[in-house]
Amino acid sequence: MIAIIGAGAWGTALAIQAHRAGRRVTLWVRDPARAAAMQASRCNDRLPGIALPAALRLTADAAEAMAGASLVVLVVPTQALAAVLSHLPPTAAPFLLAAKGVEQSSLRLPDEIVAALRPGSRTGILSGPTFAAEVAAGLPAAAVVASRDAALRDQVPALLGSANFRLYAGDDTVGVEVGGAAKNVIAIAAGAVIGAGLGENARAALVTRGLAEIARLAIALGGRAETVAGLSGLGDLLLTCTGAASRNFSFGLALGAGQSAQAVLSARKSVTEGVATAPALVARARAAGVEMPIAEAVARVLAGRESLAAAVERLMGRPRRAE
Ligand SMILES: NC(=O)C1=CN([C@@H]2O[C@H](COP(=O)(O)OP(=O)(O)OC[C@H]3O[C@@H](n4cnc5c(N)ncnc54)[C@H](O)[C@@H]3O)[C@@H](O)[C@H]2O)C=CC1
Ligand SMILES: O=C(CO)COP(=O)(O)O
Repeated sequence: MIAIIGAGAWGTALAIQAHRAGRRVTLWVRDPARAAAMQASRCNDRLPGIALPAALRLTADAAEAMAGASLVVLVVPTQALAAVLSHLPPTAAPFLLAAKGVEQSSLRLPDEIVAALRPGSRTGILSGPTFAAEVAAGLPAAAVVASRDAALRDQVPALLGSANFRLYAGDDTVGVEVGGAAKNVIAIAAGAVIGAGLGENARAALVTRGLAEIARLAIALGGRAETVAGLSGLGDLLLTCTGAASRNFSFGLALGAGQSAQAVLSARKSVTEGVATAPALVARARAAGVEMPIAEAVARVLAGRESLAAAVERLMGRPRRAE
């Protein structure tokens, strides 16, 4: 049995995918009223038009969700992960982490949060270019499962993969997590560039230089460049910087078109991870001695310390150097 902790768009899509892969699945819904509404309608309003399989169990009781689980998938936003984890019952099951971000209060990546709160637990990361709605609908997608635990990184693809959902195994957890966290920040910048009418050339340059700064941080933290060139890095960066369904890209698009961050966020129910992650990513990079000019520009603009026009001017005016 697989327990999915977090019934947002991605948690629900992963629950549907795990069911498709032949697993028994229980989905934990934080809010009991929401659990009851989902039970009654057998759908989640974050995945319009997608029916929940009849065999998918829903509960607002985390202990019930995790009883007998052989894998616990954590799919709450990064900023909520520590709080959620601290309320989960003890378990011998491994954790699979699906959040993409950096915790603001501690600058930790999701795997580091779990290591601090549940020392000794077996963990893996699931990441890649995977819009929830497409995975829920059964469209083809590929992602990576990274773990330092060789048995776990072989087991998870067998548990969650199916003909439409191809999972690769990897051991570079740092490279995978840095890619997943940082691509959301770069996607905000890409959206802003398009929203402000700066053109496709500008976006292509930004995505490419964004990839370079992601690689610098991944390597500084012990990850590998080839991981950043893979599904969880370049793959997800491409999707998030070009796909209209991306919340980070569409948030940037609205900023570029002149809306305030506050106005866009307050009209949203679902998480835009890059907003909270941007300053944390920049602080983590600084602590590692790594320059991330695009992420820094996003953090400054979001904090109201720089206009978008000034950020673009600053990026274009940086000292030239070899690519
Ligand atoms: N939606 C997508 O296409 C994908 C999302 N992800 C990642 O998965 C994570 C979750 O994203 P979504 O499910 O799309 O977000 P969402 O906004 O649709 O849902 C978030 C879920 O977390 C719960 N939650 C929110 N704040 C909470 C808190 N303070 N305490 C406890 N629970 C809380 C919500 O009730 C909801 O169930 C994010 O890190 C995201 O980057 C990864 C791959 C694809
Ligand atoms: O991580 C994602 C796709 O891989 C989802 O991106 P957004 O959070 O920007 O919608």
